[in-house]
Amino acid sequence: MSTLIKDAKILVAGQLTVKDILVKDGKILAIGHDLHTQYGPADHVICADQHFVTPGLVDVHVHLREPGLTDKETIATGTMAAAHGGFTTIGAMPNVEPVPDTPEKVALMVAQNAQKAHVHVAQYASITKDRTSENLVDFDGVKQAGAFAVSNDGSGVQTANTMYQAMVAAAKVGLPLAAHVEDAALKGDGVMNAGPVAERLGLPGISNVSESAQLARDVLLAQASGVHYHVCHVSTAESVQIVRAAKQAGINVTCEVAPHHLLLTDEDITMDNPMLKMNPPLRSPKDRAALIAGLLDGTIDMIATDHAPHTDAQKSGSMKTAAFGITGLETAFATMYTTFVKTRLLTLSQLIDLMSTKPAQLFGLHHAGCLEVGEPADLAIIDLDHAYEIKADQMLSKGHNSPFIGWQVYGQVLMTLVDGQVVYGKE
Ligand SMILES: NC(=O)N[C@@H](CC(=O)O)C(=O)O
Ligand SMILES: [Zn+2]
Ligand SMILES: [Zn+2]
Repeated sequence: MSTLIKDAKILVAGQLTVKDILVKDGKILAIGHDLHTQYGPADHVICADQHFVTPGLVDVHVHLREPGLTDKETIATGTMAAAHGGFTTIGAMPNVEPVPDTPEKVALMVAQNAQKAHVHVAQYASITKDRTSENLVDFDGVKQAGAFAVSNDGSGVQTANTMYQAMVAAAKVGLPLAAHVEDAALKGDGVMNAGPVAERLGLPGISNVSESAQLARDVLLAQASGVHYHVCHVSTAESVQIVRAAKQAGINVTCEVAPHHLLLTDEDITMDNPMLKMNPPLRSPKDRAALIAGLLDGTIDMIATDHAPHTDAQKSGSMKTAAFGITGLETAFATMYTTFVKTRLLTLSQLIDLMSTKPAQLFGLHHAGCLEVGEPADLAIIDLDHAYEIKADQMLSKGHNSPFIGWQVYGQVLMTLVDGQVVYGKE
């Protein structure tokens, strides 16, 4: 089976050029012009109409909610949402029920992902049994069972000794350790960023140090252990500064930032609104500026959505009781493209590096994040020219908990292919 994607605008050495892409048996066979003269006619033709064709986007931070929490999302709906957002590879976080904390449970999830997912899913195992702060998981075993990294996302590892032992063990088997850094006691019962806005609204605050103090601890432990230490969803100016200093010191640290922390601040919270509740919370404009600076100087390695779907009931009422988290897969590219590339803060090539190439490379997701001859035909066709409105009824995720509903943006995904098969196509 062969498919010709005609008139695809692709990035070649940072420049957009129009070429044809020939796909055969799921892989890219050739990129160029007049490919039929050499390869004959293709079985199918997709006309890209000079729209942008990107290597499939890669998101290392997604909550699929299956098993156990399928009222929020399933492998099927979460990966359809991924395809709708132009993502062809995602990392699935382990805060599900049961937690993948044994080789057997990881193997089961890997098998379920392969059976039900519409895009490639890389599976996280947890760091500790049941994501508590003690009893390490068998890292060698979960790696053999197919885990690509370990994380306790949703909670911080509260004890330094457990974190240090985990890092030593993860380093030994070559698994990246992705940390949700949060001191539970410092966070307390906070629901939004601590500061003047929280005070005005009478809502309990979450201080910057609840994130950065544990991060500072972890960087020293990472240095001592030699692990590949990855920081999830950095949100504060202090975190950016700690990661910057760690990199300068040669410590093997990478980090991600979520689109919402680059696009919004606590000043966007004008009333008690659960749609703007997530962990870590929207921070101050000063923190946002530091995140953008970190993105531009390379301190921040990648963008990851932290797609966290919840039911409508779980996201209604007061921020005091609603669940933490917002969806992100279906809005990430367009919101980032509109706010950062249209305004020339980032080039398109830099955005694709941050949303595809670098996460794939840094997490060893081979064959993801590239559009090259011989590699799988994982790609998305994206309209960069026409504005559209983000609408709840167009989301394929079960979760509709997005603060970006109603935004006018550019960068609509028209079609997504995984292994040469169309997994999403706009009507
Ligand atoms: N980010 C969130 O606010 N929530 C995430 C957990 C997490 O990423 O820490 C969730 O699983 O809902
Ligand atoms: Zn987290
Ligand atoms: Zn998360």
